[in-house]
Amino acid sequence: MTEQRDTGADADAASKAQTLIDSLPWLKRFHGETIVVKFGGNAMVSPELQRAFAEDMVYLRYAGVKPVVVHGGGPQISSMLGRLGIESEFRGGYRVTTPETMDVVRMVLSGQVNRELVSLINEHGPLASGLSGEDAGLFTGRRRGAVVDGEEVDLGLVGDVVAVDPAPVLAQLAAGQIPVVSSIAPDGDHPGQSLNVNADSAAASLAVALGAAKLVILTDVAGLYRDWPNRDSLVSMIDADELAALLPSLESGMIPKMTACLEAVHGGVAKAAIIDGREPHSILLEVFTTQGSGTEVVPATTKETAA
Ligand SMILES: Nc1ncnc2c1ncn2[C@@H]1O[C@H](COP(=O)(O)OP(=O)(O)O)[C@@H](O)[C@H]1O
Ligand SMILES: CC(=O)N[C@@H](CCC(=O)OP(=O)(O)O)C(=O)O
Repeated sequence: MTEQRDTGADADAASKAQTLIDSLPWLKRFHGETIVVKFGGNAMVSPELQRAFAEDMVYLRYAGVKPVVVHGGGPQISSMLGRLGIESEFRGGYRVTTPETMDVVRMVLSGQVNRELVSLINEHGPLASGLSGEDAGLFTGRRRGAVVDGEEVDLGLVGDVVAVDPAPVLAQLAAGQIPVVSSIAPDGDHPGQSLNVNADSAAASLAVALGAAKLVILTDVAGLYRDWPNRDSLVSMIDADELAALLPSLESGMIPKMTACLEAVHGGVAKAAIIDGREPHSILLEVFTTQGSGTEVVPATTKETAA
């Protein structure tokens, strides 16, 4: 590789050096730690954003962090269902999943989105390996419904992760790999049946099982708005108790996302953040700067002291 040095006058040199040195406390904080990153379908629709995301995962890995990717693919699933003439229906933020829809969910998440992310990361070296929650006992699922307007609704083949065996992910991390996980789980009650798990929820379960230092969820908004869609109501930090109280008033896609953040911090993950995946490299700012970005969820007792 031919290396080029910029030897010209650089008025920004001091500020570039300052930016690098400002990241030192965060490099120390997260060195050797696991960070679970959920890459959402709406934040991954552009090839440029996917490419920037792959760079960020490689950057984290070389910075000594252990990133674990859990990806969604809702828009990609809806697009494929549309091409096949199958309608998409969401209730309470979850996709109503018939057996026919489940086949498409599995094909798109494990066969398309997972492969694309793995190959983008591997453009930087042989770093990423794909996994599905169905592989090597990683996830066990159980069917769930949803409560919409006070009524329980049947979502079909939709599940929660009720058990995680982190061994296949830990093996990849021990080998210096970046695991890339799709959110499908075998149904523990019905062998041979697969369940469609919301990717935010799968990421939270995995973060808890891995004892991750942080869960970061990338999406297509700047973070959680207390009074959606009032753009002046962005929440920069919220504790678990406040979030639990706010949860019943939330709508659509934010319900699984904020439920996932709560599950993560209740399960011992010190911080969960919702950040804007439309901003290239927003995750580097979240991990390596004091200001962070988006909305941070912290355990109930730590809001006063959280950095
Ligand atoms: N209180 C809220 N704050 C932020 N976004 C909200 C809120 N309520 C609903 N939303 C919607 O949730 C969407 C994010 O959820 P979703 O589309 O499922 O994202 P992803 O594909 O990243 O998982 C936002 O684009 C926004 O339209
Ligand atoms: C049950 C359920 O809703 N599953 C999601 C799984 C994918 C996902 O969560 O994708 P995003 O993160 O892009 O929303 C779905 O079928 O769309």
